[in-house]
Amino acid sequence: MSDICLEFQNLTLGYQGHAAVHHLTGTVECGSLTAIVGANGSGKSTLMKGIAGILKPISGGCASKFKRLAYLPQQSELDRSFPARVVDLVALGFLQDRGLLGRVTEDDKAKLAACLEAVGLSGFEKRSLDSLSGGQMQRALFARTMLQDADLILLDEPFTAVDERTIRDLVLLVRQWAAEGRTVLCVLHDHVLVRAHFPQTLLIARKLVGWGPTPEILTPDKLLRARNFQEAWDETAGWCAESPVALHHTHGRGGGHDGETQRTVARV
Ligand SMILES: Nc1ncnc2c1ncn2[C@@H]1O[C@H](COP(=O)(O)OP(=O)(O)OP(=O)(O)O)[C@@H](O)[C@H]1O
Repeated sequence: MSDICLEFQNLTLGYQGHAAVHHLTGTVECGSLTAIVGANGSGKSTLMKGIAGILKPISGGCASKFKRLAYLPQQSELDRSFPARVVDLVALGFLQDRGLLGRVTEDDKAKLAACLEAVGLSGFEKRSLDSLSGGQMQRALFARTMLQDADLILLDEPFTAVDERTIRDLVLLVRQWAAEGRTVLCVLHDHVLVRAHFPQTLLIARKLVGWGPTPEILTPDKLLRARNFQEAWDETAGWCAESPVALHHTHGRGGGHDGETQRTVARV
């Protein structure tokens, strides 16, 4: 697994015994930039939670090789009524290094200020979270992600309800992260954005429909297959047996991650 950051091994994920992602097998290369695409309810967020270790597999597994993980969930899963300031939210990026009671050093403060500046939020440090617009909140979350200095970054619909200029700024950051050798997986609905900026695409409709270079995946026939599969899906179906045909996919591009230790995502 030299250049492989993530390996799905017949991975099935779900809730209360009902599978939401079925028998996913394949690998993600270190330093690759992958869009996760599919209709509503197709299992994209479930897959992200499985990779992040929030959701344990029903069967199969997800092996991984990374030092630090950053996971940005959907905005709808965040509670903005909590009385916190922008600086408090972004400083959570230090949690992995400092712990809950760790002291923030002068160097940390400079890093935090640099991240806020990079997302265009200098001067917003003391603003309360509930006073931010959707786009400003997303910029603050990107600043936190940047501060985490992760080599595996999971973004779940990061551009929802964000204006075009903010999308442009944040996409540049995402591309910069990949150019730095970080592995990025990003859930997206906007196919134009995917085609323009994401070299790899994983198309899902509860099970894998296609995975590989974006121009080969976002084709009319595959998108139709994804839609048909989704529409035919039985929401109440339980766990299903493994398909007799074993799939294996390898995707992405290599990047330098020498000396990393291998571990399972569930332990992150
Ligand atoms: N906590 C949960 N408990 C039970 N079922 C869930 C839970 N979260 C998601 N599901 C179900 O799992 C399936 C996949 O949901 P998931 O959120 O992964 O889809 P998605 O592709 O991210 O959708 P969207 O594009 O709408 O965000 C859906 O049928 C959903 O209802």
